[in-house]
Amino acid sequence: MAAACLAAQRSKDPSTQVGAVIVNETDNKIVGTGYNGMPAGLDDQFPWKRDGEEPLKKKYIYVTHGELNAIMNKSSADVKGCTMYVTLFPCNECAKLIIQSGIRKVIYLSNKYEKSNETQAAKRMFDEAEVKTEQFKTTCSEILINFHECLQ
Ligand SMILES: Nc1ccn([C@H]2C[C@H](O)[C@@H](COP(=O)(O)O)O2)c(=O)n1
Ligand SMILES: [Zn+2]
Repeated sequence: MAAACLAAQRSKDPSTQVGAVIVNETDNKIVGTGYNGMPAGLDDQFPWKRDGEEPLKKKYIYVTHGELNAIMNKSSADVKGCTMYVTLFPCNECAKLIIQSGIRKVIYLSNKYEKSNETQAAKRMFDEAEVKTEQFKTTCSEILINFHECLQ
């Protein structure tokens, strides 16, 4: 989950940064990472605004979700049987992708949009497809990365 949080920090979304990391079934090796961003090469042309009347002037229609990017960036042939660590509970569209890609477990950090239709639909699809969902629990509240200690 720390790696998912680190990936999230690369997002340019000013309000919600979502990071996702996929690990394989056999040895928990990372086989994909992603974060929410505009489609490749379109970074500067599209709005990050979340509010307003006009959908075309808001981010939602354009942004690529962290989960989709993690699946698209996979380094293995497929992600069947894998687990996804993600900083926010997936939406309905990502749930479909997760199910279709064969990921079997989703470990999430936040579920701040729990009441939304998108999250409820996602949960329903995961349950029906027997994709396990579990909130990440830890007693460790932070991981400090000290670049100086890494310098050898
Ligand atoms: N499972 C999710 C849910 C949302 N996102 C992205 C889409 C937006 O960039 C952002 C949500 O923005 P907000 O409505 O909180 O301002 O998070 C995602 O990548 N994965
Ligand atoms: Zn999504």
